[in-house]
Amino acid sequence: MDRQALQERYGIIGESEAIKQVVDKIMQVSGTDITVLLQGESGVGKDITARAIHSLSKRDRKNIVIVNCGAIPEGIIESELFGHEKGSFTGAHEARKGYFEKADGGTIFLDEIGDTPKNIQVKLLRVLESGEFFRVGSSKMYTADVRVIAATNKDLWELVKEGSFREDLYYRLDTVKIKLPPLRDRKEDIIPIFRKFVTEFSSKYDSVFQGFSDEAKELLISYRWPGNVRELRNVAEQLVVLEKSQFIDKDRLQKYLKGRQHLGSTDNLPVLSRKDPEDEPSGQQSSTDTGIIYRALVEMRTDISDVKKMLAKFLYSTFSEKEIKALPSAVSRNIDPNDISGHIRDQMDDSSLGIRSVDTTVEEENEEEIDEIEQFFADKEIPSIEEAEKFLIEQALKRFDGNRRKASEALGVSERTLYRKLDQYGLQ
Ligand SMILES: Nc1ncnc2c1ncn2[C@@H]1O[C@H](COP(=O)(O)OP(=O)(O)OP(=O)(O)O)[C@@H](O)[C@H]1O
Repeated sequence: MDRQALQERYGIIGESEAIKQVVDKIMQVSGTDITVLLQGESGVGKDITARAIHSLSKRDRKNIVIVNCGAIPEGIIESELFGHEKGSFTGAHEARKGYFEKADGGTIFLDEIGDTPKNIQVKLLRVLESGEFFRVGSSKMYTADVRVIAATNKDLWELVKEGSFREDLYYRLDTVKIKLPPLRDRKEDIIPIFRKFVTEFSSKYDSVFQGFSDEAKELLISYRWPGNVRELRNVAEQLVVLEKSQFIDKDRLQKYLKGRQHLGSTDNLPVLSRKDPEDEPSGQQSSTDTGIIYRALVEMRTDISDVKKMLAKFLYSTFSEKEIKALPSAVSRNIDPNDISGHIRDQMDDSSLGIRSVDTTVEEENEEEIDEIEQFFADKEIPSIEEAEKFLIEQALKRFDGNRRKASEALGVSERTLYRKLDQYGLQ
């Protein structure tokens, strides 16, 4: 199969030198079992590249199992990847295969590998080297014949230097690297990809795209596309649906690009401002509208959760916990943000809190802990008691460098209970 045929078959659009190199590499590696590391920002096409490698390989009659290592809570990632035996932890009513076993004979795609906890990295290294692993709660060794494709949007070497990624695993993954540059660095791909999406969505939504002006085209090319191809796809979909039968000029296009949007502005709330009541009977929303509202809500929820995390991080790095508790009163009195810290301390000096001096330093370690705890609860709205328990035990052990006596004291359980729990959750 030549390059063009491959691109057509897997829907990989692009004429840039970068895309040509990516496609050539796909062709070189797909016939082998070599481990491949895909590197690139979110939305550049790592997922479709992994699928193309799998489909072109002799493993394509078996599964490609896609695992987002960054999205699985730390407490269950081991059992998700390697499976568990019946009774290995509370709630493990049945033995279960992990992703490696499910991918036996096929491919496993480990997305966001840089977010894998360190204790799991060593286990990944073993599977990569020998295909061997243990289910949680079992001393029996399992093997799986799996081809590994990993992906990261981070610089793994930086993570190695920071100490959060194992150097040996880095070298093991670094055999064949496929770099997918951001869209802004391969501008010649923008218009062909945009045209493909517009054609697809026009047929999906039974709409006719009326074309765009030269200025709009220039804007598409000069825009930075922080969300890369995924963002381009979303913009194309919105234009097809919301600007139905409209010629797209620069102003129309600009409304859909990030950077122009501000909280409080309503001109980018697509459905409410644009809906033509004639289109749908009795004011019902069409499935297209519902999709758009849904996406807008999801984006808003993500934004809000990002803001919350940033705020929590800022508060914990700026104020002590006691100060944070006193914050609402400062806010309700409309205190100038620059004076908040002073105001809180004044308040605490002369008031009910009865605290004279407050240590505002927060150790980096604490910050990391806060991050992890926030992440844990952000990943799962409500974790199960077992997951939360396992997570807290891991945190305590980390904090006291594996000293079980200190960890058990901090957790308020006997050392014996802690040992039992460690056994139960398969923790080392
Ligand atoms: N070169 C391309 N041609 C056509 N479509 C593409 C191209 N690159 C990416 N896409 C499409 O863009 C979207 C995002 O791509 P993909 O999911 O592969 O990105 P990713 O790098 O895996 O993102 P993430 O890191 O967030 O998982 C998908 O709909 C994909 O089909």
